[in-house]
Amino acid sequence: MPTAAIKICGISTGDALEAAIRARAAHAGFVFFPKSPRNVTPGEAAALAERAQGRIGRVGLFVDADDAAISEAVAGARLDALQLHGSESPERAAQLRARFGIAVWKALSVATAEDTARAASYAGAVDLVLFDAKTPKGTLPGGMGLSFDWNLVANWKGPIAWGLAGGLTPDNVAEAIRLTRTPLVDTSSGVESAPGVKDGGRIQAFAEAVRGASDF
Ligand SMILES: O=C(O)c1ccccc1N[C@@H]1O[C@H](COP(=O)(O)O)[C@@H](O)[C@H]1O
Repeated sequence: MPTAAIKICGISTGDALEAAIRARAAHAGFVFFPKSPRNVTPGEAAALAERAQGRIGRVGLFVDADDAAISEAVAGARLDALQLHGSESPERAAQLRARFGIAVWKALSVATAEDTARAASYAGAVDLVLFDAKTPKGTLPGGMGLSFDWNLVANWKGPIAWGLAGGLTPDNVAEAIRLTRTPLVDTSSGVESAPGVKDGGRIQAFAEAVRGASDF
């Protein structure tokens, strides 16, 4: 089984970025959502992006953001991909992909089989769907350390590339990979010591657990 690609989301410091690179993560996520404890300004993201150049992919996370905010972040942080984590429709996702000419990932919150079935409506509009947990009303739409029933996406064979997010930690990611056979895992709060504070040791442990999950 090929090793799942790793995305470490919510990178807001140089130390966290270096830890993700050392751990051989494929993608670093920058959160552009002011309500998040992981929010970065376009200026902060630009400095991190400069350091990331050629070493790790740069994914910008947005929640129902407007074109102006996305445009500023794409240009400043030279993003390789947009991760849409709000209620963006397939039409909106396709419009952003056409406008910015970079990969678009759509996060879909999952609690039932109907939720995973929604992924098909994004075929042709996005490059990847990211299955994540539903979060309670009035809280952040992600980054809460909540997971969902992984059986709902086990061996998912849809028309789009996919990944798994939601409550993944160094302790449970190997089990998640074995059960679902996901090609990509995304974590944020699971590799933190406090909300918004990335822990280099936990990032390394997460990556080792991901690689270990392929050796069976
Ligand atoms: O990380 C955030 O603060 C965040 C805010 C708003 C939407 C999504 C957010 N994070 C993403 O949520 C999933 C799951 O996170 P966790 O591992 O359960 O903490 C992941 O894709 C994060 O990138």
